[in-house]
Amino acid sequence: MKIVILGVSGSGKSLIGSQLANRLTVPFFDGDDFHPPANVEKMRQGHPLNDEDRVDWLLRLNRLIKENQSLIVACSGLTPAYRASLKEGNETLQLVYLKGDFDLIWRRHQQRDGHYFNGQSMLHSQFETLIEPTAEEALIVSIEPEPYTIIDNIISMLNSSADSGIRDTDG
Ligand SMILES: Nc1ncnc2c1ncn2[C@@H]1O[C@H](COP(=O)(O)OP(=O)(O)OP(=O)(O)O)[C@@H](O)[C@H]1O
Ligand SMILES: O=C(O)[C@H](O)[C@@H](O)[C@H](O)[C@H](O)CO
Repeated sequence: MKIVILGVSGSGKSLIGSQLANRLTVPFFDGDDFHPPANVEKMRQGHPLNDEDRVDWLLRLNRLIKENQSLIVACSGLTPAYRASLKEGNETLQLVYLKGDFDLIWRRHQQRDGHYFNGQSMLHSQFETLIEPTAEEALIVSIEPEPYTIIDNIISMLNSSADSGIRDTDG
């Protein structure tokens, strides 16, 4: 089982992705850890990434997905082209999109400490770049509930989608 958790910065990819990985007992990788240092520095200074900045990063994540038999990866995957880069050669990849509005996500950003993602204008840029996946492309999950409920919702959606091969270790 290979899953990418998609969504803008602050939508909960790291939190939900890591907890889902625990429930399903598969390795979790946070896409944030695969950025080249220049990207991290750019975001730290409050500048959004552009297409060029994201190319090598997406390639690294594509390779990571190829190299692992089972995994969950957190990656913003904001556009169809970015998602195609992740999927290239990874036909069985399941995408899960964490859907929420600007106000909710900005509130969560403000409650989060010590992250390099810097400022409201960067979050605006994420929403400007975002072209949401369709229901054919990804499982679409609301981020309004508490994390445990979101994870339950994802697991039941995965169970209903054909031959996902998932095994929940928590009941
Ligand atoms: N369902 C939720 N309910 C309440 N708080 C949440 C929920 N999901 C995430 N959070 C909190 O919102 C903040 C953002 O979540 P998280 O860091 O997982 O987002 P992210 O998409 O990984 O962000 P980034 O892409 O910037 O790394 C964190 O403080 C997290 O604990
Ligand atoms: O495509 C992007 O712009 C990036 O993925 C950002 O979203 C950051 O990596 C991260 O999520 C910030 O914390």
